Amino acid sequence: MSFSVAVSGATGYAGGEVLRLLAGHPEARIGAVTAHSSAGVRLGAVAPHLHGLADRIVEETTVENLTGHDVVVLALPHGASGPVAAQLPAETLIIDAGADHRLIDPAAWEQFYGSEHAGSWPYGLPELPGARDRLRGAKRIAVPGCYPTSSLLALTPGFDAGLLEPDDVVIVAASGTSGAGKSPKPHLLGAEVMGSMSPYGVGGGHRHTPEIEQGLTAAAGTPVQISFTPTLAPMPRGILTTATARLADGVDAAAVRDAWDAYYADEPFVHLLPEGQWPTTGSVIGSNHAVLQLAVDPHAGRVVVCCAIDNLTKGTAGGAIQSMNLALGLPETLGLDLQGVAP
Ligand SMILES: NC(=O)C1=CN([C@@H]2O[C@H](COP(=O)(O)OP(=O)(O)OC[C@H]3O[C@@H](n4cnc5c(N)ncnc54)[C@H](OP(=O)(O)O)[C@@H]3O)[C@@H](O)[C@H]2O)C=CC1
Ligand SMILES: CC(=O)N[C@@H](CCC(=O)OP(=O)(O)O)C(=O)O
Repeated sequence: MSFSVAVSGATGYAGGEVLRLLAGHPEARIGAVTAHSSAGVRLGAVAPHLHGLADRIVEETTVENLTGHDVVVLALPHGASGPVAAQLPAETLIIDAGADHRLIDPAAWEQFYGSEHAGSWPYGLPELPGARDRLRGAKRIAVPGCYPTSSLLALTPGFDAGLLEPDDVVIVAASGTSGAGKSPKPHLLGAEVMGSMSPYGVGGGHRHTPEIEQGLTAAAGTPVQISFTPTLAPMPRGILTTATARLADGVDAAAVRDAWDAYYADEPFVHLLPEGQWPTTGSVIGSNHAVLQLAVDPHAGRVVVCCAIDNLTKGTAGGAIQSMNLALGLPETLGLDLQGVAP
């Protein structure tokens, strides 16, 4: 079953990673590659790692250029994908890597993004409870943010099993700088990030807070409140998330390990490591895998879960392809059978 895919935002970090994965997907034919300020340039000039696509000319992002494909992937800045998606044909599978269609609650969208809500689509994290049923055959998919991907993978098994208290959840995550996209910003200069780490969005202001709460609340069946702090780490890719939550009364370490073990037992891309081995971002770079480890801290009465992903792969493009496969009725792992890159 061969199908055509247009990628919009093709010159960005997320769009580039989508193209890298699509180039290795046995059934995908890459159609239009579109962007904005770099329209007219050779793709090889802005994404020199995409050798087979180097002579493609980047087109402007217009409805005309994106129409006529089976699948359109939008990897555009927040607020840009909603208007484009609204004009594409209903039968096209649209996969939005941006935030526009992730939040169900319009008030949360307006509070954190400050614009009009574009509506919500099925959420492209197949490992969440019931998600595969919503993604199979879907025509619209909202790809999660990279921090929500790692945070939800870390804590969902515990909330799904009713083992965690919903009102005392703390998440701190370190991200590589590609998470911020490729447009130049002073705090992303080499001189600022090399050899230095910094927090940002501290105090509940990061726009991924409502997205993480939305996913955990659905898993718990009761409102979950989190405190989320992102930090910027001196590496190009990768996220290491540390999530902690208070255990419900009577929950012991064995019950916790059993719940996470059982939840991920059949997952092709999510791995609870053997006890004593802790996740590293280095082990998942370039792959769609997520690795987890946990410990129960009896002194604090909490579980501590660490999760490592590649923000551009499982955190964006890999998750997008995994969801696309489900939507198209293909094997979920098709084109994603990639090992990490080491060292
Ligand atoms: N980076 C990451 O780790 C993750 C990113 N995402 C999401 O993916 C999306 C893209 O992010 P990222 O790749 O990092 O960003 P980049 O800044 O690296 O890339 C943005 C892309 O969008 C294009 N673009 C910018 N403005 C417009 C416009 N008005 N119309 C059409 N195209 C436009 C740019 O083209 P040009 O350069 O030609 O102007 C470029 O191709 C965002 O919504 C982001 O939230 C999601 C999860 C993780
Ligand atoms: C390091 C860094 O700046 N990261 C980005 C998150 C990137 C991402 O996954 O989120 P969206 O898809 O929601 O943009 C940030 O904190 O805004």
